[in-house]
Amino acid sequence: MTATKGLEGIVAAQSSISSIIDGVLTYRGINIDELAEKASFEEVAYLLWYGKLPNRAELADLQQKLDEYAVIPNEVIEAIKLYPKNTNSMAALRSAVSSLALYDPLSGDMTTEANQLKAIKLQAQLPTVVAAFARIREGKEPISPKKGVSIAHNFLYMLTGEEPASVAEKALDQALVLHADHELNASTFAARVTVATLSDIYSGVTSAIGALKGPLHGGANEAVMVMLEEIGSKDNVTAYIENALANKVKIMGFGHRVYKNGDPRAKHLQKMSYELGKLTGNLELYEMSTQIEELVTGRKGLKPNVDFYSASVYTALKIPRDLFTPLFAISRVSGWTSHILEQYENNRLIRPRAEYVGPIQAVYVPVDER
Ligand SMILES: CC(=O)SCCNC(=O)CCNC(=O)[C@H](O)C(C)(C)COP(=O)(O)OP(=O)(O)OC[C@H]1O[C@@H](n2cnc3c(N)ncnc32)[C@H](O)[C@@H]1OP(=O)(O)O
Ligand SMILES: O=C([O-])CC(=O)C(=O)O
Repeated sequence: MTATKGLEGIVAAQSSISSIIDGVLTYRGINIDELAEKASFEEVAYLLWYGKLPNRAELADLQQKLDEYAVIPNEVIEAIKLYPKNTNSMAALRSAVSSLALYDPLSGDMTTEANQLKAIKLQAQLPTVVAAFARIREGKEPISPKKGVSIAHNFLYMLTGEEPASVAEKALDQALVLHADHELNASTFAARVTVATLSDIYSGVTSAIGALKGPLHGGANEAVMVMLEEIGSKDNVTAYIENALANKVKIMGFGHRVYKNGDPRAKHLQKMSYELGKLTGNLELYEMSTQIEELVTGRKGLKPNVDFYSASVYTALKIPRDLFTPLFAISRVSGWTSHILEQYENNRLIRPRAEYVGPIQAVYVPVDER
């Protein structure tokens, strides 16, 4: 038995949710480029869960459920108030999502109907949790979700207490569409491994949040912003990047396990970054980003991934840096829950083998003789 480090190239599941074929990403067979331009995030979530685009009545029904479920239990709000004020935002999200299960009477119900409802519930509740956490740590009261508005609108509203400009809502909605699913990425795999033991959907999503948190995965969007802040201005880009490359420091937001010729989502985020920069009259971050791209691609042949331009997009939307990865989770929970439902439908325990490279025939030495 020989291990493949990082399971590169190993096909570990069959799935009909999203595909990456010859560098083209689809959700349920529909090209991401088309969805990014035309679909709302709610339509995309429906598409991922049910395998088809919703008609008007189905979309209205989903909206009604999202409205109903977006309110989180008061006990969870009170628990968030007890978190240390400087808690890592993804650690807070992981804990809060885990605790949502405690107050869901359906949490242990493993019927398909209950799991489908819990998927919608988690989708509805994550934005409320993230916005509540962000306000509570600033000593503010959380804002209750609105009814009849998009998830993008609701999140920005619950975060700031103000109605978002339609351009901000639209940009965030598109970013949510672009982050919704991505085949067997690390967090989705973690979710599938967890529920393949027939554990519950909350456990699967909690595992996924833990996996997304890391800077090699979802945590890279925040790390990109840290880098942009460290660089500070366009004048410093070349020296910073050349120094990082010379010292074999990874440039966050570049490279990908699957895409070697570029991530198809990055161009949409780049365009958004430019448009928002122009609108706000501040193109500095966008221009720094394109300069970094030119250098990293030129020197290393590495292309930006989904996390690279999302950093300048979210900053233009005035979202605090440490909410970038929770925002990724707000979108990706649609994909995680779709994969969890798919795993339950045709389950088998996921249990690979390890290539043993430790000592052989070692002997036990009693404690006093060591
Ligand atoms: C939503 C997402 O999860 S998208 C990914 C987000 N993560 C990041 O942006 C973090 C930065 N990128 C990386 O760390 C990697 O490219 C990953 C984790 C995304 C993919 O990792 P892997 O497929 O294991 O690629 P691996 O790390 O082996 O890289 C291959 C080579 O390219 C180099 N490389 C890969 N990414 C980068 C990078 N961002 N900066 C500099 N060099 C890089 C590696 O050092 C390695 O070089 P070597 O062969 O000389 O040792
Ligand atoms: O697929 C991956 O490995 C990471 C990624 O781009 C994502 O999860 O969106």
